[in-house]
Amino acid sequence: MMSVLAPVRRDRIIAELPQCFHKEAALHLRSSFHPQVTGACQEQRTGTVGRFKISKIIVVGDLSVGKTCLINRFCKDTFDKNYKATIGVDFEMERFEVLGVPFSLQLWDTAGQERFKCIASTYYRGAQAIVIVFDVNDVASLAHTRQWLADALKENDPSNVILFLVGSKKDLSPPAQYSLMERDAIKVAKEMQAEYWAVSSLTGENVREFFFRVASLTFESSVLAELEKSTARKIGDVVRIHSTDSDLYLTAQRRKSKCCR
Ligand SMILES: Nc1nc2c(ncn2[C@@H]2O[C@H](COP(=O)(O)OP(=O)(O)OP(=O)(O)O)[C@@H](O)[C@H]2O)c(=O)[nH]1
Ligand SMILES: [Mg+2]
Repeated sequence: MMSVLAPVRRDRIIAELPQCFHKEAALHLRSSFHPQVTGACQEQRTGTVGRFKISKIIVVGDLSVGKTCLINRFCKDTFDKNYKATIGVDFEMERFEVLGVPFSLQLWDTAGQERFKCIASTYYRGAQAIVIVFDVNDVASLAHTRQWLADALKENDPSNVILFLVGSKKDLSPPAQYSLMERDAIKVAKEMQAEYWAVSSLTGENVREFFFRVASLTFESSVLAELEKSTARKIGDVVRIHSTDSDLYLTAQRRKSKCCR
């Protein structure tokens, strides 16, 4: 039985920032964790980020694109070739250790079927990251990702979430066909300011890399938010931690973006 106090599995320990999948659509291009985050972890100044805080990740997208299989491949290392629709929502807990700090993710697997959508959407609130999944063999599912994002953002503060656009079932896509589709997917990802990944839950390709990246970037942005909060407390005003061009393309920018508003 998993307990909050049991040691973290050895294959869930993250000591270095995992790299992005595609440089054109990445949340940032730094090769290591933000120096302020590394420093805070060394000095154990991560505030509420640690053993008791759980970060919520929601996974949305059309029916049958493979959301449940993606989560099951990572959390249970299983794959089911039979489709069983998710009814409402399910969730899995995953515990990591990032830069020596315990970090837990709650992965919310939501229903893509229209008739279950209104139940599922009541669980969208309070997400730290939104994962929007489409099937790389189905252009309509890519087109629908904008609507999924808009719905998820209605329940969340757009300046406080990080976004991932994930193409699934890569194993079914011949390379030439895949690269055509990838061009469009990258366009959509950039528009959303999401980080793009392509995975296969059948073969496992990129699945672990993807979730490690999600855990790492969610951790990084949570610690940065904590640091920002404590700086603001100290000097009685809100001071933003300076971002450079290579920083998370989050925060204020998204308020101005044209998509999903
Ligand atoms: N070949 C292949 N098939 C996949 C992959 N991922 C999922 N599938 C298949 O696609 C179907 C749907 O997968 P699910 O994970 O249940 O889809 P879902 O997005 O959770 O669907 P809803 O719960 O209805 O929203 C199943 O038959 C899976 O076996 C993959 O990476 N490769
Ligand atoms: Mg499902």
